[in-house]
Amino acid sequence: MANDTEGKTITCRAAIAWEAKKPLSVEEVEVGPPQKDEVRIKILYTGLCHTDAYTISGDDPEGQFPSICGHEGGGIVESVGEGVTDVKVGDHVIPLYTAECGECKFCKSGKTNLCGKVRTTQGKGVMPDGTSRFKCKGKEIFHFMGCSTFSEYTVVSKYSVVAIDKQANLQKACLLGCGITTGFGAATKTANVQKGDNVAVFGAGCVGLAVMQGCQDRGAARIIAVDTNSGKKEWATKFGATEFVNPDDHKDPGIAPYLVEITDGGLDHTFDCTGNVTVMRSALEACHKGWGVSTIIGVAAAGKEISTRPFQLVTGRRWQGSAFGGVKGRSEMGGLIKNWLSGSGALKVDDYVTHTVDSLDDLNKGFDYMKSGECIRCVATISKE
Ligand SMILES: NC(=O)C1=CN([C@@H]2O[C@H](COP(=O)(O)OP(=O)(O)OC[C@H]3O[C@@H](n4cnc5c(N)ncnc54)[C@H](OP(=O)(O)O)[C@@H]3O)[C@@H](O)[C@H]2O)C=CC1
Ligand SMILES: N[C@@H](CCC(=O)N[C@@H](CSC=O)C(=O)NCC(=O)O)C(=O)O
Ligand SMILES: [Zn+2]
Ligand SMILES: [Zn+2]
Repeated sequence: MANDTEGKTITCRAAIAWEAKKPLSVEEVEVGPPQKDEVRIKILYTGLCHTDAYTISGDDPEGQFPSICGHEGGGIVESVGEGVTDVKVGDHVIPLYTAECGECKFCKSGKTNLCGKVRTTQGKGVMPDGTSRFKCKGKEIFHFMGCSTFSEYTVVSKYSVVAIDKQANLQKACLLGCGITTGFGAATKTANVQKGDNVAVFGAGCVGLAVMQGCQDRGAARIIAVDTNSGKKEWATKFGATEFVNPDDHKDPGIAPYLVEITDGGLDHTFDCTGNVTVMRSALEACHKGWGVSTIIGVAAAGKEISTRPFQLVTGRRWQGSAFGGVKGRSEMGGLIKNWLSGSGALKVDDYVTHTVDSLDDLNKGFDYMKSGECIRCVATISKE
């Protein structure tokens, strides 16, 4: 059924990042109606991801200000523009920062989940027609990662949203919009971990834990969690790690040689889930000679570069990266939701939520939780259904 707001500008609340390094500020914003091929969503919940913090900190070369951040959301379709057929008013949806158009060179390649349709404008903080749907105090506000979930209402491209089963609790399901899908997919799709593989996961936050869950699902033999925060040992064990190593306990000769020694020559797969380029090097060098593959997931700050001796690659170790776990959001999210809801699958989405905040006004508190070292994911309530 149509909403009486259809076709009209909605005035609502959103948390705006006016400039880098400043706390978010909750303001009244105007959200324009969805244009052709666009969808307007009432956001109910959003997870807080380190990538939001990274952009707000000013470290993201693509960061635009003022903008409405947030990209790990769950909500309900309020209205759709002309040409939208895959989602309808009332559908429960997850916005997707990795779009899927199904028609572009990338989508048709069968080699990647990256889609070329809206990525250029997305990186500039605008909709595919080059304009913004957000205004505050008469000023245009930029979109973020094609999602902008720190707002009661947002507008996204029809290629950047997927409808999900209404049985899925949106307060948890929102985490499939980034962290969980990214880690689980990196293990099961990008790296395609096989039964009996030995793996090491550097960083046991939400992303790393989801990698461990994916590796466990695949029947990996040893799953070694590597984290400087020993408080993560219990979490890692719960999510499938068979061992926990604190790299600070192995400074001499270093974490990579230590892992090579205890695994008879190195790991079949390693994953960087820290965003730290020194860790990325250790993860590569902990791989087994001849075949070990290291997957970079962490996002490093502007200006940071990775390095290793080329000999590490010459002798058969491989470096690769993974965005959104290699998952095609519109065609593959349904499978992840089924895995979770079946109860018998490997995905345990509920277990990642350690902290909640009850309103947009508390998003800054949510970021404090995130940085406390005790938080796996904080989910914020953005509006009531
Ligand atoms: N490629 C993609 O598609 C995506 C990438 N990301 C990126 O993935 C990364 C991980 O995200 P998330 O899990 O949410 O982050 P978290 O900060 O929750 O997890 C990182 C973990 O690594 C630990 N850590 C920090 N430094 C080191 C170190 N030197 N060696 C080992 N462990 C260390 C942290 O400890 P402590 O508790 O002390 O901080 C923490 O436990 C981020 O960079 C994020 O931006 C996120 C989503 C998607
Ligand atoms: N804008 C940054 C890079 C940020 C980045 O790497 N984003 C990840 C997702 S992180 C989610 O929390 C990603 O999927 N990248 C692929 C993409 O197309 O953006 C920079 O410019 O460094
Ligand atoms: Zn994210
Ligand atoms: Zn595409």
